[in-house]
Amino acid sequence: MMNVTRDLFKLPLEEKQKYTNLVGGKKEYRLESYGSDMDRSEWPVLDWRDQFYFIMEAESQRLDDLWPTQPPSFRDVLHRYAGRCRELADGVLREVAKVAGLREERYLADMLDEKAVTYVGLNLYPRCPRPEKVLGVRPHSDGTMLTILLADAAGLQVLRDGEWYDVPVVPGALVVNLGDTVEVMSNGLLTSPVHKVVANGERERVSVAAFFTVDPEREVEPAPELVSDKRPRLYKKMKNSDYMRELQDSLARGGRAIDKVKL
Ligand SMILES: O=C(O)CCC(=O)C(=O)O
Ligand SMILES: [Fe+2]
Repeated sequence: MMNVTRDLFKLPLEEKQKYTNLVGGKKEYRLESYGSDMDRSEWPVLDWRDQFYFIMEAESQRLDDLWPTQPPSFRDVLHRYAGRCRELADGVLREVAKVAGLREERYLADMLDEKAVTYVGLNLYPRCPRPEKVLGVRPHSDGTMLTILLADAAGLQVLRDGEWYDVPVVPGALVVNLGDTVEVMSNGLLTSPVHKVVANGERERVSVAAFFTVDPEREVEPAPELVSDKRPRLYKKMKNSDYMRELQDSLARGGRAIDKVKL
């Protein structure tokens, strides 16, 4: 997966721009596509990365035109990677449900039904001549059930008790982040980590992020059995598609979408 992603970014710009996020060459961006950060941001500095971003699963929801056709093995490799990630997501969500004390082990895993959408982000963080001036990705948490990350270099950092910690890179290992949807459904028993990617002055970095999100029409709220007098409800209900919109706004402003649903 890492090799085809690196090869994809090495393609000539004309090839990559077939999937551009500029609509009609203008600054009206679409989310699913190839390009760099949108400069509608109120955030003063854009993210230092190039990204392909499109639907990976369910197969029936894929926009075929946005799946790169080069390098030749790309589609087949990504299709197989998607299947393996799904198995992992299912297993992790079953364990997470147990940790949260949910009676039904499949409560969270079952949220990834046929209407759930998995996006993939293929990221290139170029070597940066002034790494202290920019970030690869600004601080945020993911609006997902979980995110599965594969990266070939250090750079990811996670915030804990006000301090940033490096996430180590273990060759061939994946990093799994819980997202905001699990935080809400677990009524805050599990939290969605704030993370960022720092720019690197020495080398480029490539990463692949699989974002498992629930059906856009699904109303996300704490599991009723995790709400009690002792543990009052901490989040209000919000339709997932509305949450996704909040997320884009928060990224542009620099705040956190989850604060919008906190009671
Ligand atoms: O590239 C990475 O390691 C993480 C990227 C990320 O956090 C994101 O795209 O949401
Ligand atoms: Fe993220």
